[in-house]
Amino acid sequence: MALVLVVNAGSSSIKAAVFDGGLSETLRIEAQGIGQTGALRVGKAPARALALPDHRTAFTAILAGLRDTGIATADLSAVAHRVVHGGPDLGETTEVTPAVRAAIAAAQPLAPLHNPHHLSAIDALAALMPELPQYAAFDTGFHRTNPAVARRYALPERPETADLRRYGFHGISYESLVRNFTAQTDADLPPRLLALHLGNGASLCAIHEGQSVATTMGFSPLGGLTMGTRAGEIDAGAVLHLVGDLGLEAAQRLLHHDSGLLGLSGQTADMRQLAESDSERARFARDHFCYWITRQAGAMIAAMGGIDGIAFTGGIGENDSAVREKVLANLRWAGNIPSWVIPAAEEKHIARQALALLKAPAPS
Ligand SMILES: Nc1ncnc2c1ncn2[C@@H]1O[C@H](COP(=O)(O)OP(=O)(O)O)[C@@H](O)[C@H]1O
Ligand SMILES: CC(=O)OP(=O)(O)O
Ligand SMILES: [Mg+2]
Repeated sequence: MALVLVVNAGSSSIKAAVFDGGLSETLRIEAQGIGQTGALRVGKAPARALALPDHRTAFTAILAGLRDTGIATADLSAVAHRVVHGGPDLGETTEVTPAVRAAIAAAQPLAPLHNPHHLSAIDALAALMPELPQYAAFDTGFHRTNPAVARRYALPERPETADLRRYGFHGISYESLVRNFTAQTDADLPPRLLALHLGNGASLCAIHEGQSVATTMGFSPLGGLTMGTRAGEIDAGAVLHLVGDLGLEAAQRLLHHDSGLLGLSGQTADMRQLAESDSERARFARDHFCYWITRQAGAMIAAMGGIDGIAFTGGIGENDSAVREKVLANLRWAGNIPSWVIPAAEEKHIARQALALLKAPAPS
């Protein structure tokens, strides 16, 4: 029986899951709170605290977990990775060839919290199992249906601006949410659905008749909402000012690693800890998060010409009822809108696509 290992490296987590050829999940190992309060969950056992200072340590722990649970690498037929940024040319799930690997590497500066970790997982597994096919599914693919006015920045047409466009991210999460909506909720997919993926990275997506028509992230996963450590929406003038003042590398560090909930609270990027804290700055960070969701939701609703439903997903969207209630209360002006919590199922979606490619006849 074909077994596919899926690796989903997020900015604060690595989720690994094994699926059989019928898409049943046979094992799940999750490393959470990387760089924060680390924890590892193997199978159905409760998560146990484990120091996870970086993604490398987390991935080593996951490989050890796979070995301990008796999944032999020889049992696997393929590995499939979530890849956040594939650059301008990659959107469709594809086999990781040297050219695909090079494109993921070239996009590293655009997604410094993700692409380096995808590449280290790809390289580590290639070294362990050189014969095993590896596939990449991209977070950008779902947003290719956005209209040109949404995708294009108001920049002149020049070679240096050709790839500067709004790609949008979390697409695997949104696409699987659309696909599983009725099975999970027992309701028909609302024609105009506002989807909120709220995790360590966070974005909104306007989904019209099942297709993405607008999303809050743009050229890189830095844009849009306030996030764990990312600034979200910020005037390009402020970015230029920071680069002029600090230099490119320090400015990049500040915007990707030191901002967002962490920068506002001065305490942590971890929303659960912020919810438990009684510090004024922690409260302000949560208010900022909810306020910007609300403001950007207004734009998403306008892009769809109204709203018929709201779906929450991601670590915060699924677990933080106070954030959900605040956002729903803030959007009450839009009417009495039905809302759902839908657990993110990115791994199964990636496995489905990898299995389809694995079974497809090789191009002649
Ligand atoms: N019970 C909870 N209450 C509030 N926040 C939570 C809860 N569980 C998880 N979170 C938050 O979810 C975020 C991580 O989301 P997740 O989607 O797992 O991350 P990633 O984007 O790295 O995949 C963290 O801010 C974490 O604190
Ligand atoms: C695209 C992105 O921000 O992903 P994550 O939420 O996993 O950090
Ligand atoms: Mg995530």
